[in-house]
Amino acid sequence: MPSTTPAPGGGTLRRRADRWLAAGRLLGHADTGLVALTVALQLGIGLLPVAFILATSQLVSTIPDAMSSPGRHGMTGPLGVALLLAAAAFVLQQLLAPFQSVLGELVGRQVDGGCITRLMTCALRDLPVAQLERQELLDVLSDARSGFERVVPTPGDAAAGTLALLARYTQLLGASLMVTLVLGPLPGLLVAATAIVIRFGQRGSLGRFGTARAALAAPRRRLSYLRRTATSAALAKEARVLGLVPWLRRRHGTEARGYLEPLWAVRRRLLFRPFIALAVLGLVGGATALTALAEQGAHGTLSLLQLSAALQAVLIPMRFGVFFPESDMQTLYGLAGYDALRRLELTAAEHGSADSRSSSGGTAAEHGADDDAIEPVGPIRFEGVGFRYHEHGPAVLDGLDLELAPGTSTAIVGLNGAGKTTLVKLLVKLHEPTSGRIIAGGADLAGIAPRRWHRRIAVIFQDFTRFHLTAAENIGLGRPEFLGRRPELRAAAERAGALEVVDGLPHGLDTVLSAQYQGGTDLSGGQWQRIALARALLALQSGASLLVLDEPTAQLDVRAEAAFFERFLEMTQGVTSVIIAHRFSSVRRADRIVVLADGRVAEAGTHEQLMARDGRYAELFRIQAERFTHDRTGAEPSTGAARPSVQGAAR
Ligand SMILES: Nc1ncnc2c1ncn2[C@@H]1O[C@H](COP(=O)(O)OP(=O)(O)OP(=O)(O)O)[C@@H](O)[C@H]1O
Repeated sequence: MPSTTPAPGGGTLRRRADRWLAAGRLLGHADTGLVALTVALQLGIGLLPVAFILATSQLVSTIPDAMSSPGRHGMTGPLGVALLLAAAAFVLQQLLAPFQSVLGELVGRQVDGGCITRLMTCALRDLPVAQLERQELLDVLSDARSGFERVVPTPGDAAAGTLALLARYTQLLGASLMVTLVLGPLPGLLVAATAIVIRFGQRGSLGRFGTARAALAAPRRRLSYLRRTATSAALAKEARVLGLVPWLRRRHGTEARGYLEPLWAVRRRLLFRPFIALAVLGLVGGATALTALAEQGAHGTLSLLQLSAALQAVLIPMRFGVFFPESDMQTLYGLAGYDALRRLELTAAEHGSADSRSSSGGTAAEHGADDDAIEPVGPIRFEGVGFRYHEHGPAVLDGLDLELAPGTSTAIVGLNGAGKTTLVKLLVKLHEPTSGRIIAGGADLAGIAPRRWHRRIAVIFQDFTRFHLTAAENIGLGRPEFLGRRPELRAAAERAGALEVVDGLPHGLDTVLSAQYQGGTDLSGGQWQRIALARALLALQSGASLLVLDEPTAQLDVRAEAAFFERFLEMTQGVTSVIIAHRFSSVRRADRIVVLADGRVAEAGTHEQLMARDGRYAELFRIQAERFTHDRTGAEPSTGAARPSVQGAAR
């Protein structure tokens, strides 16, 4: 995918202009008054060294006069005035310097805040899930995310660093003017050109280095994954038991070499040799200007003031050969995060849903504004639905026909990999069918805006999010509008069988569900599942009418699972529900059981009908039942005990 924002510090004029434009766009996230103040400050900081040179040169030029007639030149004379001006310029520079970094930081934080909001909106709303499953885009997302972690410079730092360049260029302009006034336009032009060529050359190399670094996103992501995993508490248990440390150390070495060796090679090629050439160029330009100065000085055509001013002024452009600490790293690496953000936003705009386009147009009614009444889902029909994750990948669903009648419960069963979760992803509109269509309430689901559809659904995914937030928030996020309504939260917890869990927590609903925080506590897998169920039930309480549960009981023990389904069927009366389950016995009371195989519905009916049919369902059901009986007599029944036997039997 082509990069939208140029790699930071690109070598050509266009790329350079684009970089300034990108910084300008970023500054749109900061307060206008603050940006104006920062610009004024940078201009001031740029002009003060020039004023200092002029004042010190004036000072130097009055010295011979003062020495020839001592006593005549008090502090009120030209010497005193020059000294005062030089001191004022110097002190002002010192006073303003801290404000440069403070204002820069403020601008940077505001810019980053705006960009992070954009990144969240893009990643969590606008980008289709299918795009987020592409390796290339995951790299970009990882770059965008780490671009804001403030470990490396952020886009905000890049914007502030660009403003800081104003001070440098103001200085250069002042110095070149001074050389022009003293030595003439040619030397003035020469020092300005030398400074700009050195600067462009150096930034060009840095920019190409930035591009080369960006191209190493995949090995960088592997390395940072390994570092994160190898230092995370989550791995601590398994790493000890399995003795993983030596392997991790070797693997880390391999991954680090895979990333760093090409990076170092690029660094040597792009940074070392060009820097030597540019340093020589700077030396030649400076030496030429100094020679012109010496010649004119020798001919006696320059006053002491001119000589002093020009001498100091020549040195300023020569400093353009050094790294600018206040802007170079910031603009080099900071814009990489912005580049990644722009790529994500463009992908979202290209492949995105009506929701993402709603940010640029469309009415609230079209997109289902959050305060609209939530419509019932109505009957849902899968008509010849086919789906592939990748264009040339296998068909996971292939001509699937299925009807979900309003107010009924449907259990989806099938072997691992049969496509149950995929069916759910299509139903909740995280993916679009590759062929066929899904009709909901008489309308094609493809034409319904995702946000409008999602508000009608309560869902628990297999890998639901365990937020490191309070129990109240973990439940309340099922419907963010209900976050503060504790009676509703408790009611949802009660219906999900999670009230006991909540009341057993040290601070009840206010306990953070993570031991990584003070006063926080971890929950077991089964307890987490109840909290997630409460989250889904809260959505039901507030108007959703389709409940989708992907393996809601995988981590509950057999007794808890049986109790869960008893309660579940009672509380979801009148609700259209879809449950994926591995233990067949637990869903036998569902209104309809659907067996998925070979990408389509192999059998469907009530438990009794399917048993009477004596087909695949009956076979798998009996195997599980036998295994369960065996477990009960031979040992304690274990969670998911039935699953391996089903797979074993079927393969
Ligand atoms: N994001 C993805 N990209 C590519 N293939 C995928 C993706 N997700 C699932 N698949 C493939 O699609 C097939 C169906 O997967 P799915 O998760 O829908 O099955 P399932 O019936 O829910 O399985 P399980 O019982 O193990 O949860 C599998 O072959 C799986 O490898």
